[in-house]
Amino acid sequence: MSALSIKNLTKNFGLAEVICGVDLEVEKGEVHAVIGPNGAGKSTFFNLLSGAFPSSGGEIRLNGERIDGLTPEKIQQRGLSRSFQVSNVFVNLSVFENLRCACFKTAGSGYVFWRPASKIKAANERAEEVLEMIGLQALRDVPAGALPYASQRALEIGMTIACGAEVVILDEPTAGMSNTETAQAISLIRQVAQGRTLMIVEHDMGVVFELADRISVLVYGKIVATGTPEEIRNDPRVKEAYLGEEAA
Ligand SMILES: Nc1ncnc2c1ncn2[C@@H]1O[C@H](COP(=O)(O)OP(=O)(O)OP(=O)(O)O)[C@@H](O)[C@H]1O
Repeated sequence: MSALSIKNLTKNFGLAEVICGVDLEVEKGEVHAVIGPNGAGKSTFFNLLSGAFPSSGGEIRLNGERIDGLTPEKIQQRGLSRSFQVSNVFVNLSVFENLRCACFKTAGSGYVFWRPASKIKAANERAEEVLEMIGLQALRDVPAGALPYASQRALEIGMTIACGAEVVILDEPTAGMSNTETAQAISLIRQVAQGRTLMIVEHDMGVVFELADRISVLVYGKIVATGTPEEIRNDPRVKEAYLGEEAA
């Protein structure tokens, strides 16, 4: 069974159809990148998957269960978690506190005042694990707002996986990074991909071709090709989409 199964998905903004009947099967355990020219609908597509936008038609299944129509919180509880292009951390909380907050979302515990001690212990332990994974132990007590940009993005990735999601969506995880920071982010994403299904939107083709098992190309709200990096590199429709963009 696919991790994500998307059938005839559409999204209209008024009269404009921005996602036009997308069909896609994302296999369990793969890193699946979505690429496409500016304005192709990539962010909108991810917003539909995470429930940030309601779809206009079609269906989205996570491990076989319909998730379209659910709230982002419910979708996260079902095991799909999404990071954001724009920073999504609590700037006044420390790195560790941010991770702990994200851990409390596990199993739908949400933000409540009273919690059983066992849940607090489990969240602390999970936050420690994630802190180590994202390599921010030395910055553990620093307010997230005071972190360097690349560390903030690493924290965001940490928060995305802290809740225990099996399917993780990353939106432009290396945007605005230097070459060294990008290399570190790639290595973190590889680690995050272990035992999970990952979808990424990324403009940096170097990152896409290095990380992705398969790539889908979205053009004007339609997937024009899905395949391995090699297949996509040689696909005439893809060349046309990008050459068309350059010529414009
Ligand atoms: N909330 C909205 N209301 C109306 N139109 C929208 C809205 N969000 C996106 N659009 C339109 O949908 C189209 C696709 O936008 P989207 O941001 O999904 O593309 P994208 O592929 O992510 O672009 P980029 O690569 O530049 O981030 C654009 O024409 C955009 O103007």
